[in-house]
Amino acid sequence: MGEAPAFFIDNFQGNISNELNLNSKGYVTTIDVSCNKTYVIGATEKESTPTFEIQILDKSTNKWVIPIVFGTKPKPSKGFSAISLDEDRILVIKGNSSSDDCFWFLEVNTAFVREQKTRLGTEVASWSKGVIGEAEKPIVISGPSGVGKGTLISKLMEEFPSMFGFSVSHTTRAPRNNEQNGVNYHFTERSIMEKDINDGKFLEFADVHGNLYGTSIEAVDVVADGGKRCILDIDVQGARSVRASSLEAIFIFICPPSFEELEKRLRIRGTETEEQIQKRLRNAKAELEQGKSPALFDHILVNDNLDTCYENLKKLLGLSDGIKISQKSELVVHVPLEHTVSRIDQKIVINCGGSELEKSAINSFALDLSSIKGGAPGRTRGLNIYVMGTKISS
Ligand SMILES: Nc1ncnc2c1ncn2[C@@H]1O[C@H](COP(=O)(O)OP(=O)(O)OP(=O)(O)O)[C@@H](O)[C@H]1O
Ligand SMILES: Nc1nc2c(ncn2[C@@H]2O[C@H](COP(=O)(O)O)[C@@H](O)[C@H]2O)c(=O)[nH]1
Repeated sequence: MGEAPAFFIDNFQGNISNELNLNSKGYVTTIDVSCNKTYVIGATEKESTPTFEIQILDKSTNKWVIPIVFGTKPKPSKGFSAISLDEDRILVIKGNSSSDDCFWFLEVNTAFVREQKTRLGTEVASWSKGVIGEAEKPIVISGPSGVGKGTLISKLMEEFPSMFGFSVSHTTRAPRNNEQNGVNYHFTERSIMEKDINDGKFLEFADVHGNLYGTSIEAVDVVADGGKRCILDIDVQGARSVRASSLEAIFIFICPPSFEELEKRLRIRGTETEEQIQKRLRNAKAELEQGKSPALFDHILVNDNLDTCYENLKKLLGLSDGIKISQKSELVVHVPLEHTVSRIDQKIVINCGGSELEKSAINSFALDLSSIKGGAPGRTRGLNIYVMGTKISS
């Protein structure tokens, strides 16, 4: 073997194994992903903060490589097991954790990772948190400035606060008097935002009326993590980028009853200078043309009378005849520190041992990966858990 890995492999207390392992007491495990690469995953302490570290042994050159690691890292627990799912990803299961935080994917050769490897010319890996069940399709609301998108979204969020969550965009424009950082927008510097875009953190971004606006992957994920349906208020360029992305969404275009009425609303709102209003109206002409594209938008709503438009919006979201019940499962499974893992096709069987039996009457369960979606740079969704042949969440 080449040079020893830099992290605390000496702390290792269990077996190093490339099998479904049971490294429940250890801090480190190794996984052979392809015939020439071994991934070493270690839970170490860096400046007294526990962290996961990754190293790769390239068996063809016998050299250790430290990859650039993207994504939010899991918070380590001492016991974890890891299993190679295919040449693209490793599943890491944290011990002493519940199912809302115990399944993590270390992506080593997915499309996103390959793209970053090409861009950076070095080894790359990326964490993606595994989430049980699927999020409902996000709703993209687009239309010219001043048409009433924000007004309609506020009404929806007010009437259905537990159902919808707003995707808080980043922007380089200055905040208006009534706007709060982190609530209306994440107000930021262009250079910072450009770096984050370059690092693959944005689902979409666009230059809109002279400022940079964008939806971070995190902004959409945190809404879905909270069990809510995400609403995006973005311009037509952004809608086109989302349409081309892997995010499946419903696209709604809001039209004004007339161009004169649009201008009137922008002036009454009084948040822009005359010059900015003129720029927004110029851009509105092109946006109104593009909004007619059936390939881009699934629905077009005319916002003439606000109440009528809002009722129509609710109708197309299936909300006009009462509240839809959230499909979020409340059931949480606990994976103890000591557990064993085995694999049958797309199912990972996790045996929790006797101690778990006493705690929750769940001795073993299967994690079904056959419907997983998404992945780095966002969450991996669509995981299902079955207990003793009974599906308990989806
Ligand atoms: N149907 C309507 N009739 C009259 N006024 C309306 C209607 N809908 C919204 N408004 C008003 O029009 C102005 C612009 O609305 P709003 O800020 O919601 O637009 P927006 O599409 O979100 O704009 P932007 O894209 O610039 O953020 C507001 O003052 C709002 O109160
Ligand atoms: N492509 C994106 N467009 C966005 C995003 N967030 C907002 N917007 C659009 O910008 C204009 C102007 O908004 P304002 O708040 O300055 O009036 C409007 O059309 C928004 O829909 C985004 O993340 N991406």
